[in-house]
Amino acid sequence: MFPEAGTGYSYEDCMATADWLMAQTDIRPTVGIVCGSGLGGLADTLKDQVAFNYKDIPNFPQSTVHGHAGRLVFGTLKGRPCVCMQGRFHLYEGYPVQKVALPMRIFKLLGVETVILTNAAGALNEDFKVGDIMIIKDHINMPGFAGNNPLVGPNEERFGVRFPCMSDAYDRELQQLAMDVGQDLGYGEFLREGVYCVVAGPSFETIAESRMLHRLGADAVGMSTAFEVIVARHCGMRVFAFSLITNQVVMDYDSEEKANHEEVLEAGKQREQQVEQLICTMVTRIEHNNNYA
Ligand SMILES: O=P(O)(O)O[C@H]1O[C@H](CO)[C@@H](O)[C@H]1O
Ligand SMILES: Nc1nc2[nH]cnc2c(=O)[nH]1
Repeated sequence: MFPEAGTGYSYEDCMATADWLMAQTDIRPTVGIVCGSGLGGLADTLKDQVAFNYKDIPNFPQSTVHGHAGRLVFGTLKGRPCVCMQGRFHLYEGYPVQKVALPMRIFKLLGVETVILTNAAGALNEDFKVGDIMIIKDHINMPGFAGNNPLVGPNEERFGVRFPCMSDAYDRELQQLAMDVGQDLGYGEFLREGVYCVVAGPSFETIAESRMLHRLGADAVGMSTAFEVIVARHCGMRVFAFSLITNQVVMDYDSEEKANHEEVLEAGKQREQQVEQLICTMVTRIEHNNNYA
């Protein structure tokens, strides 16, 4: 079998990590949440917390990016057991794409049925504004076209099939639920939907690259999420994801704007409360009748 036990990627390694975590907490999460850049505050709202630093978890990568605390937090949201990644991994940190998405397999082995992923992203769609929340309906995996797909390598059948379908990657019922919850909360004015494009980073896009991505059908661009989604769907979890629009991508040679990580984190802070409320309310309304596995 490949990858072999001891490499940190094998089924046995993932099982060892999940067993280690389950031995330290009685919380058995059915919802797994990934906090994007500047959006880690959500994890702090969990009740009855049991938290682990990534450095203490066997086989877990380490967070190296400002705005990603590097803690795995178990707890409850309105009584629902959840696990929350306060910080995720990115290709540009130097991790192989399999490692970037590895926590999704740990989620699966912990009993997670629904994954909610958040990220910070730049708007390519000119109708979007900073502070908009874009429900992701589909993605374009740019690094995937060059072989950076987290399922590359011999397939581990215990997780899923060799050729998983991705035309239904983003659960449509959960997208509708997010729209309904957003309307109920009075967020209609800044709730959008669109296509997320992942690039490898860490450099932000050139103007020519941004124009190209927009023409290809992307509404927002970032450096994460799609890899996690592919692995989560491969192992049969339902997926919901959204982008917080933290900046307008520069598409005009006359513009003086310059993308930077500080504005990304600041935009996260500005929308923190609404993001938390949206997720918290969704979690209370999610039905766990997962038919995909
Ligand atoms: O996707 P998340 O982790 O939210 O972070 C986004 O923000 C960072 C750039 O400011 C990049 O890591 C990009 O992917
Ligand atoms: N690639 C990319 N990632 C981002 N994350 C937040 N904003 C951006 C952006 O403009 N481009």
